[in-house]
Amino acid sequence: MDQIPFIKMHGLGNDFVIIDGREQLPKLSVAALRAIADRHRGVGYDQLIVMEPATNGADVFMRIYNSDGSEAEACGNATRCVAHLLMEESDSRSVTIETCAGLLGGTTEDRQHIVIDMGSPKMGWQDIPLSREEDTMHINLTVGPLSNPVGVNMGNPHAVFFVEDADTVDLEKWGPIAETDPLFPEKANISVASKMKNGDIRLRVWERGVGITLACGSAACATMVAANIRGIAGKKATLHLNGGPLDMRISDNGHVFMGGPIAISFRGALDASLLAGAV
Ligand SMILES: N[C@H](CCC[C@H](N)C(=O)O)C(=O)O
Repeated sequence: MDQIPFIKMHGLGNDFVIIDGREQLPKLSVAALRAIADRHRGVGYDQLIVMEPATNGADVFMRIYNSDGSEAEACGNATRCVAHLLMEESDSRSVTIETCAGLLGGTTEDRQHIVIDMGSPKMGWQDIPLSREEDTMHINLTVGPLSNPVGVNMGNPHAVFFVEDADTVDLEKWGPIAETDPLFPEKANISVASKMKNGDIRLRVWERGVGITLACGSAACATMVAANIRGIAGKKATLHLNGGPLDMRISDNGHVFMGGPIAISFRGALDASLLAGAV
């Protein structure tokens, strides 16, 4: 196969190259993943998603790669985009998507605003995971001006730092240092969040394996959980990311729901040179 079709989508600017591998799985080396991710000589993406045949009754298995070529267990915004594609395909308003983190349910009223049940968070120190025992509600970690994060696993690892004003944090500097702190043996997605005057939450994210993104769905879920634990929010809140707002809710059974818009940017095909990792 010398060319592979893809769909370029985004959720609040968190952007994805989505490949339908249900008929034929693409062979993607780390070099190819990085070549495709290159925003000047490739296509450019935060995550590359491969739709694979589901193994346990779900509509699809969703494999997630970060732009550095690492594999991620969860990707909320991409799950909303894949849910949209499946709903369009089957003319339905609900889908089930399997990821390494388990089964996720997607629903919609209009197929443009997609809500995903991201499941329930794991909060044990070994679930995050951390390299030493810690109270994950108040982790003993300081990175520059950031300290005392909440650790949450939404299928993938997150550290949420609450600060006075998230927009004043030098995330380019402190994000990669926190992401790769030895406390996080699988690294971590780093969120800085602050309460807004209207009670909403401002959220900026340094994503594991990517860097600063315009939005991050699983980080929004982790931040919703952390804000509720810290008494900064109730069970519902609007989280304002650089790319726009996500509607968040924690259900009575502890599942985290995330809702927001999706968009198709364009359709294309990956050339053999990119697949060979040539950039
Ligand atoms: N953008 C994604 C998060 C990807 C997480 C990835 N950076 C990881 O390694 O966990 C989201 O919307 O949830």
